[in-house]
Amino acid sequence: MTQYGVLLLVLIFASLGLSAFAIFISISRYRRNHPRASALPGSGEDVATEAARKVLREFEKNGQSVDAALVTWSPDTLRKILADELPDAQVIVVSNREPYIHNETKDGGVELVVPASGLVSALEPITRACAGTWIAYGGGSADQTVVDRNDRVQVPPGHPSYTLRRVWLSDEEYQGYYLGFANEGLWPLCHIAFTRPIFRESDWEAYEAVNRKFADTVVAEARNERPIVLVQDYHFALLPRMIRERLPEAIVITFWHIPWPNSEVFSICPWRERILDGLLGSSIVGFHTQYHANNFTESVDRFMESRIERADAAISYGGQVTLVHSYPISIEWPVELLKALPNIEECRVRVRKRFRIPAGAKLCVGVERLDYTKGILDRFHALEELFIRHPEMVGKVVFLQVAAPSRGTLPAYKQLHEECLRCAEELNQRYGSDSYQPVVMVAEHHSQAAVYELYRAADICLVTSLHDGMNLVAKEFVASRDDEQGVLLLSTFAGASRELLEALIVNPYDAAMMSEAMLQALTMGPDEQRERMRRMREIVRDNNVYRWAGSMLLDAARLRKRGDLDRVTALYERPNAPTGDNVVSMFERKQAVGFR
Ligand SMILES: O=P(O)(O)OC[C@H]1O[C@H](O[C@H]2O[C@H](CO)[C@@H](O)[C@H](O)[C@H]2O)[C@H](O)[C@@H](O)[C@@H]1O
Ligand SMILES: O=c1ccn([C@@H]2O[C@H](COP(=O)(O)OP(=O)(O)O)[C@@H](O)[C@H]2O)c(=O)[nH]1
Repeated sequence: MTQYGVLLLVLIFASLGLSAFAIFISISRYRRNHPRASALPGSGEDVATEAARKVLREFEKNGQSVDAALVTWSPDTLRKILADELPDAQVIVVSNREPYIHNETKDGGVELVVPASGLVSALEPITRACAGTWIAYGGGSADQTVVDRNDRVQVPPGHPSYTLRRVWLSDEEYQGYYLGFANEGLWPLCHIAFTRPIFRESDWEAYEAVNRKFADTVVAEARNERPIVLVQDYHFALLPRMIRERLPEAIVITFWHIPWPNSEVFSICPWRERILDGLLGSSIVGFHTQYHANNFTESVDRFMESRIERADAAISYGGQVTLVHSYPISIEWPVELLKALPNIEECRVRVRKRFRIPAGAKLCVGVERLDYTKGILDRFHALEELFIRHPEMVGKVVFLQVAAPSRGTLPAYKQLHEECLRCAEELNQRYGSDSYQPVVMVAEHHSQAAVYELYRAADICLVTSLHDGMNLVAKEFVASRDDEQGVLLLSTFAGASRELLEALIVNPYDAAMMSEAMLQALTMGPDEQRERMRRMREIVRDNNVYRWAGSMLLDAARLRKRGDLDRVTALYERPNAPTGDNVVSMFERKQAVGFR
């Protein structure tokens, strides 16, 4: 072979090698950017039902790629899953908090308030997409005046797309069930934020009575024997069992929005077995993280006579199977909301003017309910630590804390409010001047548009919960930043930290660490901000709230079909079945119940 021949061979091999390397890099990058492109949401490949594949094929038919379908879970995806996999099923959502509150105004009119609640932010678009019925406590001062004679009102106002069915509670019921058992007992128990849980017999009785009242309402609203009931949160641990007893064919999907503690902590609750028994009336019990799902399973294992199939994430108890899974909740990608807001620069100018932020000072924001689990005081301590360790930062940062009033009649919340005001005042006295206030505390409810304007004006968003199921503020901040700028400081104890890995992850109990993270955020260059923000935006956009709900519905459809199949099989295989019946093949039986 000539010299040129050898050279040619070397060149061919080199280019083949380079191509292989390039393909390898592209695949790795694709996998990194599309972590679940090959699997369906929820419980991984095992829920890759034919149903889901069909939904995806439909997207392909419409000219969209499978990849686009996976990242574009939308209202249409939900409607399709319902139509194809759970036909004729009525969706009923049950929560304590209602999505729209009607209040009387001073001049005798009625104003509409969307409450500060991650549960509402997440469930509202889902109920709209499913055209369902939402049953909730009617706590607004004008709530009774706008309902029809069946206590129903069509919402959202102006674009009615679902029914809000209000349930009325007496002051005693509200005090015992909501303020007492739910918020003085279960809330601190599950969050382990070092506020002692209080368990009173009278609160438990009210809790049970109110759960029964909601069960009556679910039964009254159900159009047939087989609704899909989406039970929300720790206010209704007994409700799934109560529904199961009266509507045995219902699909009951219970979502626990807050953490579930380990079994030792859970054992503090005097009614622990009743709570577990109640929840195990569900077809599915969902949590934000696998860790909380595992804690729940361990609690069942310790306190209940049950069989646990860990590989299938299934618990058999009292002749019924309950799936226990993690389904990380999310938000609707805010396309419409952002269209209605000014651009980033204008938001910055408006917010800085409104709160008199001096030029040259960076703006940190915190947005939440005034709740002791959110770590608001810990933020103040971290700011002070920053000023002590880096005195040159005094004058260069303002911290704006929006804290919507919440559960304000409870002593723990009143005390927190006073402490926050005192702490903010002390910091302002110590480090402020006539032209500079390092802390601005606004203890008022803000609308979603106002909240998003703040996110868009911020240089840094602080989410420093001591413990939080998910925390949607973190996801909303990321979604609001179409300029790909801004830094998120995120507590490792918020469920969101499992997904938003490019945030600066902090331990809110460690003031020194938090102050250094604040410094890092305050001095981070635009390129690094963009790189981190871009990745977090992909995650939130791809794992939107329709994916959360769609995953649960697909799992529910699978369960229903399996249940139906068991029933059909039992029918065919009963000992005295007519000759010939039991030769019907499994294939035909599956077809009969809709398995494809
Ligand atoms: O209804 P409130 O008593 O005023 O409280 C508001 C909501 O707080 C809790 O939200 C939780 O759900 C969010 C969405 O899943 C999650 O991101 C957050 O971590 C949780 O704290 C509560 O669980 C809801 O029931 C309340 O409506
Ligand atoms: O004044 C406020 C403060 C908060 N929020 C909203 O309340 C929700 C809080 O949800 P998150 O999951 O962070 O916590 P939760 O309050 O549910 O525990 C988010 O959608 C915020 O945008 C609001 O609408 N107005």
